[in-house]
Amino acid sequence: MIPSPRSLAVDLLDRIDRTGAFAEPLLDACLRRHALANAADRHLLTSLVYGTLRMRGHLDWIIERLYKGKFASMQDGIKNILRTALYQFLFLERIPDFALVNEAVELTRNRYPGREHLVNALLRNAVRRGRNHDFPYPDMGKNPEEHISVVCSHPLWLVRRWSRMYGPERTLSLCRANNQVPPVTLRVNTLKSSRPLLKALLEEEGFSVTESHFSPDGLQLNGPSDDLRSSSAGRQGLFLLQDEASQLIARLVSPEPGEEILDLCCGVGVKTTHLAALMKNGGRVLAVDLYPGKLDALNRLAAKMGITMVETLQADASTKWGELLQGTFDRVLVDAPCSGLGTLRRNPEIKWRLKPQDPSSHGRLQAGIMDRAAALLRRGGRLVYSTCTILPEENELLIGNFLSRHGEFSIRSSPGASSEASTLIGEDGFFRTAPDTSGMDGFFAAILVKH
Ligand SMILES: C[S@@+](CC[C@H](N)C(=O)[O-])C[C@H]1O[C@@H](n2cnc3c(N)ncnc32)[C@H](O)[C@@H]1O
Repeated sequence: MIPSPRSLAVDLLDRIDRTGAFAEPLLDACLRRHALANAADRHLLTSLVYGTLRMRGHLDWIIERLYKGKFASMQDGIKNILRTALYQFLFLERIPDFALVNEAVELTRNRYPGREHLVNALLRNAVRRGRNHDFPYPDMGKNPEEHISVVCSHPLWLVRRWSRMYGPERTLSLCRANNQVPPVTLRVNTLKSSRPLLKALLEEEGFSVTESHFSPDGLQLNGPSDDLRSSSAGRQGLFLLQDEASQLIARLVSPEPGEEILDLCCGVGVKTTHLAALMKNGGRVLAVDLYPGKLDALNRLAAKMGITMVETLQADASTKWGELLQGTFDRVLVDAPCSGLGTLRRNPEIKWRLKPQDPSSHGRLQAGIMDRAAALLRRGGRLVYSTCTILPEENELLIGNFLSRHGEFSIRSSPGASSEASTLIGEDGFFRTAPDTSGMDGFFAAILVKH
């Protein structure tokens, strides 16, 4: 028997909590493994998993008020049953109240026999109070940070940090935007197709797409993304799914065909393959990452996209590797490991995992990688540092400290003639995007030149 979307959602949320895995690959694998009856069930599963993760802090705040015991000591699996049921009740239209209570009670009876009475009583109490329950939220005027944390479901420490940087109004709009479903954006593989050609091909296959505003390589999907990857264009490697802000980073590097490029922290090669396409597959990109499994995935992706000029190397980029390569690269991209706070729309689990001290510990690793990048770049070459996070210790402060260690570098504020991203570069010379200001993931980049 095929499990229901609700029980699959609880299984996935339990695994995400237990293993620290990301929701996206687990959900993808689950959708492939279980032939859910119809598209509506697949969408329900997706919105239950992401919606519950996004609104988890808000849901827990309500459950704590409905529960007489100590919520922190409740079994994690029961918490996830309650969270998904309450999420459906508060935010989804389609499921009748009695059905969601009954299914949560049945799930609990099977998994935690004896605890079903608690789940039944708590959810019935929630339904009785209605969607506009009478629990008073912290007041936005008197306690703006607590208000934003509860209503917009973000950890209080993070709201406090953003509020110190941006003030409460901007923090509210950023946290609201983080809870939106992000657009599905793809980057055309210009080695095999072009934006107009791919657009026409996808439309022939029944997809509706529009050209993205900032990225000249991007198309945004209007409507569901089911079957996009298995479409004929997807199978032929004519595109890659990539947020629009992420598509702008390789353009900031602005590589020329024939150059020697170093892609430090290449991961599975989302930006490496873009660099290669911008270079028309001519020259060399050396792609470095700590994890061999990611390099294997990169090699598979490059082959699918028709790229032959990428070499991969496994190394810890923060150590003194590559002595013979010092001063040789024309351009270096450091797409640094970071806290990922700019991607909360796509990875809402991050906000519940991250600890207040984590961003500074990333900062130490990022600084080590930048020092190595500085040594490997040739004089006159360009170093681009990028992250997908929105905290100064991983961004502006990190670059400030780098510049005070490396007097041979300066900030280049204009991205170069080929880039469409100039409107996103501030007076301080830094590139920034955010979900609330530009509708894209939150990225930061600094373009530096070595004298
Ligand atoms: C933001 S991700 C890069 C994403 C990638 N550039 C892309 O566009 O697909 C950061 C990468 O840094 C890698 N990494 C973390 N620590 C590293 C280290 N010490 N040396 C090299 N790579 C490292 C991680 O494995 C991860 O793939």
